[in-house]
Amino acid sequence: MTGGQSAAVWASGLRKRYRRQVAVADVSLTVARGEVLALLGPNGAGKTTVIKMLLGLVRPDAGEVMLLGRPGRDPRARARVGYLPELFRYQPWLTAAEVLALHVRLAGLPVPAADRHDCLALVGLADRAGDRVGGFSKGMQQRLGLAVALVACPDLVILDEPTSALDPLGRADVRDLVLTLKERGVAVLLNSHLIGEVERVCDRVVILDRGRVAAAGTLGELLGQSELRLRLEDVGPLAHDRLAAAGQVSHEGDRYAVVLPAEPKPETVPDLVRDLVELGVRVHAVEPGRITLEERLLSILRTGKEDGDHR
Ligand SMILES: Nc1ncnc2c1ncn2[C@@H]1O[C@H](COP(=O)(O)OP(=O)(O)OP(=O)(O)O)[C@@H](O)[C@H]1O
Repeated sequence: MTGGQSAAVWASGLRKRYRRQVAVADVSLTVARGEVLALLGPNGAGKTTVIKMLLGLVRPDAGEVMLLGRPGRDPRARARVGYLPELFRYQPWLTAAEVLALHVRLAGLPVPAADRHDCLALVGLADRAGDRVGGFSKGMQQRLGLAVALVACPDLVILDEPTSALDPLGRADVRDLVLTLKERGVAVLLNSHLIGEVERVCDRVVILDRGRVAAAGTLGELLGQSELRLRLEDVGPLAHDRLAAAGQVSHEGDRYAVVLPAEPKPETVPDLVRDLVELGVRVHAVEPGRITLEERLLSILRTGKEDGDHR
């Protein structure tokens, strides 16, 4: 077995058609153990269908899935996977604690009551454990869904739009939660339209468009070079040379931009600022700028559209 196939997720050549509608034309992807991978793409790109095929909830027309080094349909693999579906609904007559207990029982997993309570606390529902889910707001139900996905300490968590119902604080909580999972070595596959949040937590991105992988890579690979924006006064020839030594320089009046390599060394910017000050430059502002993931996503999707729709 290759290293790829023992990854958290290894999927090759996935296809799915609904009558005349091709939902997924050809998708291969890998999520390494402990990696956070984001699935991005416009509405209808096939993200949820890919996720459902990974989980065996939709039968692919073609393709192969391995989860945690086992065939995707192997119950031993599925037992180690946590899933938050895009459309979640829990039994309104049960309390939050009962919903968790039910899922643990259905999965046949021995999770003690104290651990289940810790899990509710992790998603901010500790004080609502005894309340009926029917009285929960949508955001609280989504938090409960996260608890259901996490309760059995999975090695892989698949979250389909985990913050769609959450307020800004809730979104920040989920961001922290994903980072906590990553620290614990849990692999996370995240489908979200909230690109700013994706950018903060993910290691790698796969962009789907019309059922195919339009681009994939680390943020560094996808976003390329970074840019340093400065507002400077009294820039003499020596200072200009110093800026040019850091990267390609352009300026308009007192506003300068220096194109830095994709992953600049940590000392690059402080050293530059120190040298500029020593050369008599007055430094008013220094801000790192970089093309955002959103800008990159839009440019990839627009280029794809220009290439024509061949379906
Ligand atoms: N059960 C189904 N029956 C028929 N068509 C379907 C079904 N599920 C998905 N599709 C179609 O497959 C395509 C991909 O849908 P999918 O839900 O995977 O997209 P998505 O990228 O998750 O979209 P969104 O961001 O809007 O959630 C769409 O054209 C959709 O209409």
